[in-house]
Amino acid sequence: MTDRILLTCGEPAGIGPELAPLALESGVDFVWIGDPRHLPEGTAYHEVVAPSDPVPEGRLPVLPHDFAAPATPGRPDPANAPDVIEVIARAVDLIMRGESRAMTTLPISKQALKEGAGFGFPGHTEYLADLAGGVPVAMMLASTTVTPPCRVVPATIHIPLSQVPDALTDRVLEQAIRITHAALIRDFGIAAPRIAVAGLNPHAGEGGTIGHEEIRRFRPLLDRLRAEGMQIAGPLPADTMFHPPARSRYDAAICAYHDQALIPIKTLDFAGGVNVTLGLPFIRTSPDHGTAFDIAGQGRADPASTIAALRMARDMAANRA
Ligand SMILES: NC(=O)c1ccc[n+]([C@@H]2O[C@H](COP(=O)([O-])OP(=O)(O)OC[C@H]3O[C@@H](n4cnc5c(N)ncnc54)[C@H](O)[C@@H]3O)[C@@H](O)[C@H]2O)c1
Ligand SMILES: N[C@H](C(=O)O)[C@H](O)COP(=O)(O)O
Repeated sequence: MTDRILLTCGEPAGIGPELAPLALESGVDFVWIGDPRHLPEGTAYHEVVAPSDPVPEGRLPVLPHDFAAPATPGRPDPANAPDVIEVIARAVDLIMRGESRAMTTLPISKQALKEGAGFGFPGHTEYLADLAGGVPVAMMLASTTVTPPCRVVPATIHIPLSQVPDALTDRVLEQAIRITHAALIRDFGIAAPRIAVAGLNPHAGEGGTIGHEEIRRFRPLLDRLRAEGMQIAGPLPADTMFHPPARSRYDAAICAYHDQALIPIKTLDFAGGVNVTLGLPFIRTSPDHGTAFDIAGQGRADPASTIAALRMARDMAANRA
């Protein structure tokens, strides 16, 4: 077992390869799993055989993973898609075999994996849940540089907006709330979590005049959870949940769909935002951004979110240990 965090390489045509050496400034002990050929020219790295092997100071620890092809920044090669997926599975396998406690994933291109390897999952979140045995999970985006903090959990993730009302069942909403509540206690050290739940409709349905989901579905569920003793506010109008005074009244916001959650967090803290998968039997964080193909290979990628993700994984692992 090592405290070293496993950093998966993600899409090699994205900004992942250039973020890896920059992430050394995090001060976190991590090992990058990827093909050294994809690293920026001149990267000082040291190959290891096992995650815990010693590495000379100042060098990027690399657990080599052979990829089918070199990488051209901005242009994902379908031949590399299976290897991108395999690196993620390899990291989980190393953790499940007790060689490490936590992983941080550099961005993948969902489209490239679907087209290149028939990847059957919407993203890391669902794939990691499957690798962990099909456990129920939730995707949290957590700020690290704003006060009060902004932590958001979309109850539905990578589905078309037209499917959200039907997908937002009692079970889905209750699962998101319960997983978040448990994680706030376990991994964020909040003894009595306060949760705010956004309504689906504008003005949270305006008393039923702009939709009925809040009255017919949200309120009975939230009343039941409140009766259990959970501190839950809502369903609330989403547009007044994210200014500072509103954020001071809760520890995490459960939102109805992807952009209702991710627009505020990426607006408030794009550089410091961290994606955390809640509910896994191990720790997984990732930066809050994607592959940034438009700037890949140009030396313009900001490592801040990756650094925040590595530090959060380290701190969560230490907390759990
Ligand atoms: N966790 C993940 O693996 C993850 C997260 C989000 C998106 N994606 C994937 O990434 C691909 C591109 O997605 P997108 O374009 O919607 O989002 P993106 O985050 O890749 O890029 C959005 C904009 O933000 C900029 N940007 C992103 N990260 C940056 C950084 N570190 N420094 C400086 N600028 C940065 C990009 O240049 C671009 O202009 C898609 O295939 C998507 O599925 C993956
Ligand atoms: N929805 C996240 C975002 O926009 O940042 C990201 O795509 C999550 O994807 P993963 O499930 O691959 O972490």
